[in-house]
Order: sequence, then structure tokens, then C-alpha cells
Amino acid sequence: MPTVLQLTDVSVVRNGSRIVDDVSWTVDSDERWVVLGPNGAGKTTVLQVAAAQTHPSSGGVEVLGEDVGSVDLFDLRPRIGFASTTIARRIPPTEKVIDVVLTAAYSVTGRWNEEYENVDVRRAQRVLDEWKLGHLADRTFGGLSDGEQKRVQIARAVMTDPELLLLDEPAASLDLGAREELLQMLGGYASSEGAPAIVMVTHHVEEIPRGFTHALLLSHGKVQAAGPLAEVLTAEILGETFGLSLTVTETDGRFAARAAS
Ligand SMILES: Nc1ncnc2c1ncn2[C@@H]1O[C@H](COP(=O)(O)OP(=O)(O)OP(=O)(O)O)[C@@H](O)[C@H]1O
Repeated sequence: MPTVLQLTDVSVVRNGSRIVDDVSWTVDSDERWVVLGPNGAGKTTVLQVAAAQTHPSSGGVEVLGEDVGSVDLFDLRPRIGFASTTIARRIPPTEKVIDVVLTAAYSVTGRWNEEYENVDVRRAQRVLDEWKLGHLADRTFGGLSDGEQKRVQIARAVMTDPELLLLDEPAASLDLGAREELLQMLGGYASSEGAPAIVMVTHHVEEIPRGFTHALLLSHGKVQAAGPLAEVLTAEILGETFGLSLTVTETDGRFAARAAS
């Protein structure tokens, strides 16, 4: 399978701190990764490097076969779907839901006077339908529930039919029902034919959708472990990563962790 993301000895230094420390990591096109680790571990920074939004202080980054240091980022970025709260904050609350998704085709947030092709409008509507948002197309983004807003962000990220989909904490702040609905949809999407490679950052093993295949565990900017879920999500490795003694269970493709008694 072709490699879609390759980080080689990547470090990111901010204000003298090495917040990502010598990370090497490879994602192939048929893999769906979850990135786990405690607060401040460097998960979001690694995702921003993968999204070609942040340049590393040292090391090499190849995304979709392109060297991020030398490729034209305006050509590369539309091939990457990226959903994060930072992007969501840029969306005007008064923006219509259909436009939030549609503007992804033009790599902007906030519709101005652009003329959109009918084919893009039809695709945006189809993507909204796929994420069970079709009935909300004419509502404003700011008027949606948290769960609906999260799904709109993902719909926006997949609008350009990306070859790599990056999701930063898509289930954060959702209630149980909204979380489970989102995880079910993400799991279905991850397992569907033609799905792109996916990397999802989360704090909780309970938020790993079915259909995900691999995990990258980070702690203090360093890789603690990387590999297939069954090999990496053990009580020992997760416990080391989070710095406490844990019990980890897996039931029917879903994981759960709690402090060991
Ligand atoms: N511009 C910056 N200057 C200094 N420190 C920074 C900067 N940006 C991020 N950091 C620090 O780098 C560390 C890693 O941040 P990052 O957001 O990547 O971690 P994270 O694992 O996603 O954290 P969380 O789980 O809390 O969202 C944090 O300690 C953060 O405070």
C-alpha cells in the first residue's frame, strides 16, 4: 500500500521547548490511525505537521508523496481533509451549513461572492446527506448543537474527497448519544470502500471508532508506541503513556480503559 504520510526524526521547538521530540512515523493509505496521549503530549502539533500547517524545526515530512518543504502548499492542502476546533472557530456563526461545506472546495471559510459550480453544490448536498445533515443545509452553523457542528466540520473536511483525513478530537465535548452517533458514522466511513487514510487525535480509547487499525501513543513529545491497535493498546503501554496503572478491555472492536484497582 502506498505511504501517505512519513515523518522522519521530526522535532518541533517552541519558545525553547521541544514539544515534538524526534518523531518518526509512517501511515499507509489503507490504515486508520488514532493518536493518543495525555494533555500536552504534542498530539495536535503532530497533526498540524501532518496537515502541512506547521513546519518542523528539524526532520523530514512527506505527505501524499510530496516533500512538504519543497512542494507548493496550495496544491497539497486541498488533498488533505482537516477538521479541528481551530478551523471551526474561523467559521462565521451566521454561515449557512451548506456554505460551510461548499467553501472547503475553495479552501476558505466564510462565503463571500464566489460563484460556485453546480457540481460542487450537488457534492456538498450529497456529503451533508451522508453525514445525516441534509435537513440542516439552510440553518446557520452557530445555531447547531455541538454534535451537529462536529459532523459539519467532518463533512467540510471530506468535501474535497481528500486522500488523507485528519481529525483533531472530533468527539470532544459531545454527550454520550452524540458521541456514539458520531463514532458510528466515523466507523462506517472508515470501513467504506474508497475511504482515505485517517488520523484521529483523541484523549480516550473509548472514542476509537470500529474500523480503526493503528495507534500512535505520544508522551512528552516522544513516541511511546506505534502499531496495530491490538499490539499497542495494552494496559502496560497505555499505563506507561498516561503514567498510571490501567485496566484495558476490548469488546466487539471498542476499547475501554480505567484505573486498575
Ligand atoms: N507556540 C507555543 N509556544 C510554547 N509552547 C507551545 C506552543 N504551542 C504549543 N505549546 C506547548 O506544546 C505542548 C504540546 O501541545 P499540543 O497542543 O500539541 O499537545 P496536545 O497533546 O494536543 O495537548 P492536549 O491534549 O492538551 O490538546 C503543550 O505543552 C503546549 O503548551
